[in-house]
Amino acid sequence: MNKNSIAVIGGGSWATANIKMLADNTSPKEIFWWMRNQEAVDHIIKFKHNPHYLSSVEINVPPQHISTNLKELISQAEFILLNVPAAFLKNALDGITPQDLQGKKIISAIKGIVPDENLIIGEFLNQRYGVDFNNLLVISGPCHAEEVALEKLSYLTIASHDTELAARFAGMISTRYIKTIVSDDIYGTEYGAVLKNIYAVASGICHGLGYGDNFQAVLISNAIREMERFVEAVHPIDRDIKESAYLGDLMVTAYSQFSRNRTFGNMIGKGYTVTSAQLEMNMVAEGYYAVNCLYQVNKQYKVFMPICDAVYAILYQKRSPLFEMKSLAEQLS
Ligand SMILES: NC(=O)C1=CN([C@@H]2O[C@H](COP(=O)(O)OP(=O)(O)OC[C@H]3O[C@@H](n4cnc5c(N)ncnc54)[C@H](O)[C@@H]3O)[C@@H](O)[C@H]2O)C=CC1
Ligand SMILES: O=C(CO)COP(=O)(O)O
Repeated sequence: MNKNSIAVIGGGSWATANIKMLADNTSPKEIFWWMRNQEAVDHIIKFKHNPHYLSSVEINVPPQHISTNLKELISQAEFILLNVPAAFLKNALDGITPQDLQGKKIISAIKGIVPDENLIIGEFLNQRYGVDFNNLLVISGPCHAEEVALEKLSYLTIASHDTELAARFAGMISTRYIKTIVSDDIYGTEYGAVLKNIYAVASGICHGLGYGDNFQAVLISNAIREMERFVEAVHPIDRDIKESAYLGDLMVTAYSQFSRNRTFGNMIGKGYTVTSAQLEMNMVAEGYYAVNCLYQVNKQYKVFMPICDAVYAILYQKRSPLFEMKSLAEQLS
């Protein structure tokens, strides 16, 4: 295993964007890429483009480093960058043992909660695989994969209890178009990313129902306060919720045309069922799974979360979006 070797796990838009950043960054490193689909692997090796996601991006990874054999790739890398949607993480790691991950530095680029376990990724890796928190990193911040493909200036936050390690990884991924910020707030960064997806679903639902920009601004202003109440209850440390990993990511996801969560919510607001909205997208809206987990987690903390409650009622209790958003609007300030 070489120092500065990294295996990216996942074949979607964000994994493809992360591969691009790592390859465009000029520090010496070895990049490996795992995805589950052999046809996609063959296509990338032959044509240097992902056939399904961000297909304009040129892939500069040696062909022998791209594979569907997860165990083997993991054994060759110092850093493991997890990048599959949270709902598929357990499945993707099937067959991987705590020993396979021992001593590895694991970065989560996932903005979701593991269903059934109701754990953020760091907690899941710690409890299931015994990964030490000092070997865990989180990569987050307002950054759509589609804009990385276009090399639009973006800022990423790298969080770890070991901030020197976070700075080292930041040095492996920063480029002309990617600036990095180091943080020690794993819990706040992870939960903030989970929550902003739920709020972007809410934003989409309201847009689909015909609410305008004036209302959206009030919704997002309430959402950031709701986020702050929750992360304070779960992990009370000194943090500024206006930083880009929290407020910035909430804003880009709630307003951007590229957001999967907003797009999904918009369809729900327009009257699609959950299944038809999911079928319409080739991509995953994490907020759908997250709101169910968050609802369960919040039974313990009992934080006042009217926006999450409204999204939960619409998606999981089949309540009318029109009625729920009207009733939510009465509670906003
Ligand atoms: N797309 C973006 O701009 C960003 C995404 N993220 C996060 O990255 C993570 C990955 O999301 P994206 O790359 O956006 O995914 P995506 O929506 O682009 O692609 C879906 C991914 O899910 C996989 N998948 C679909 N069905 C599956 C199944 N049954 N079993 C296993 N895998 C399956 C696909 O192979 C593909 O890799 C998510 O947690 C997301 O929140 C974070 C920052 C930006
Ligand atoms: O996290 C993201 C941008 O920072 C991506 O959000 P979506 O999954 O809603 O597209």
